[in-house]
Amino acid sequence: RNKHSPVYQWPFLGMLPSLLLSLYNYTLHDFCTRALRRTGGTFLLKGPSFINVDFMVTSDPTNINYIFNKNAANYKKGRDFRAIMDPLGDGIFNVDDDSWKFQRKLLHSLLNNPEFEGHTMKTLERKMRSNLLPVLDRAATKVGGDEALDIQDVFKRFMFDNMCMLVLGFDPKYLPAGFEGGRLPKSACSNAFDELGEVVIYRYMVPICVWTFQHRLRIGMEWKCIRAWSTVDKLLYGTINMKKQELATKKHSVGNDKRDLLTQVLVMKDEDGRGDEKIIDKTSNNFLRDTMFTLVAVGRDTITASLTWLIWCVVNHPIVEKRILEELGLAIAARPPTEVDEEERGGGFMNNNELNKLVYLHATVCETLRLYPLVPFEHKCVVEVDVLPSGHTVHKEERIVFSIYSMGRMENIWGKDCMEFKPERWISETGTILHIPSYKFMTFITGARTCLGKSMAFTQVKYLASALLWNYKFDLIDNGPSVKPTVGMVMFMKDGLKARVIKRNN
Ligand code: HEM
Repeated sequence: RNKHSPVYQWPFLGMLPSLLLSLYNYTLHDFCTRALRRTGGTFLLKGPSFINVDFMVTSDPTNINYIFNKNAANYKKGRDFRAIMDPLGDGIFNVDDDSWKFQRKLLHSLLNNPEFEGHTMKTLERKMRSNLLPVLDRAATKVGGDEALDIQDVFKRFMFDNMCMLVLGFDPKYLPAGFEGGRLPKSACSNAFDELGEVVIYRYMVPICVWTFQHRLRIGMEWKCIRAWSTVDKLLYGTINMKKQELATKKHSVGNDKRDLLTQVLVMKDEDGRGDEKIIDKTSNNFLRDTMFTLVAVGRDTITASLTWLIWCVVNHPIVEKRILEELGLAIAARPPTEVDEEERGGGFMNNNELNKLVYLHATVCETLRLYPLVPFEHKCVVEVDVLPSGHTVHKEERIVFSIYSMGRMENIWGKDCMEFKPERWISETGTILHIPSYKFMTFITGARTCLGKSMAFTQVKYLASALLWNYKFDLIDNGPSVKPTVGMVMFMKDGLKARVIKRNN
């Protein structure tokens, strides 16, 4: 062991055995956190000496501010990243420069359009009343231990349906409305989204020559990738072609039920005429496939995972749960009786105005995302040799990995109580939400590539959490060390979150 190294280094193999062991045990995030604490926030992870897979790992906010904000032009996603993330095609996550600028502008105008925001909330409410709550109600009527529900799985199904409706304009009904118990139906499509996420992490860990060889031979993880990819393509290209035919044959207008993003993009071409197609043809099947896939996957996974971690954190901190319920109770009591019917009053369904006033719930979402940032790693590739503020030299084409998970557990950022779940740390003395610079609270990234769905995510998570916590109590099962984060693009709970559901009598 090299005494200056944070991790065991083996002859020839470098740190690879420790890395693989932590992957196998689902302890990769804690392994990184320990190593980063030991080294003051930055270290070089050395792979086998015969292949070039070394990368710098950092959680140091001064390095992060420098790389993402001050000298961002020198740090890009890079060629290898594009290859690893191939299933996402040329979607916004995979590209730099002009293509990224074009897509960012387009998605910004789509996602932050007030009409689309209103449509998002209506769709969410409708699906929640018709599908999510009936499934939970049914589980709640079963007394005894047998009817434990994997609520992460239920949320994932719900969000898959919801994102397909918002993005593609149809409901795959993965969470069926009239569910009468037993096993929930399988969905090859939703599973394919999961499998592609696993493939990406596998590719990140093994040398590019190994996985490209496996891909050519169609074996192992790469065979899984090929099958999942083809399932996703069938769904997406099929929907795109159908939508185009529909638009060509009918006189189409963007009415109430046609606010899905796919239709919006197809209709937009005729309206704007700004010649943006010179950079990318917005209506080409490939562009639409890559963009729609990115949005469905991101929306489904991030909202599912935030809601699952939030419920877990809240249920394990009864004082936090009590304060959230008090805040919701006050918001409901403050409604003028004439404005809402009885069902609505008791239902915990908050409107936008009410959601904006739920400071404690907002702080709880922030605190959950600090300790469980759903995108636990971020990546950049160095363009030209540079020296980071921490004094480390980075070389051309070297990879830098940012452990966002570890950042939430650093005393130098959050203080001595960094491991405690304390929503109060987000609230100022005057009762407002404190502003923490994004290069310290990196859950939504900092700089020009900041998440475009941040405001949508906060609204949706607060909306769902308030209705769920107000209406149900979740009695968690196997709530101990078995709760482990997955190692993937998005951090889920490895074995789901099993709970008995109990209806509250508010
Ligand atoms: C709590 C929920 C969410 C979290 C924690 C989150 C986090 C992130 C992160 C870390 C990135 C940077 C990824 C990278 O560059 O590699 C990102 C980018 C992005 N996010 Fe989110 N996200 C969330 C929800 C959403 C939602 C609901 C949408 C929309 C459906 C969305 C749309 C995007 C887009 C389009 C980008 C690309 C921005 C760019 O490259 O310019 N996100 N998000």
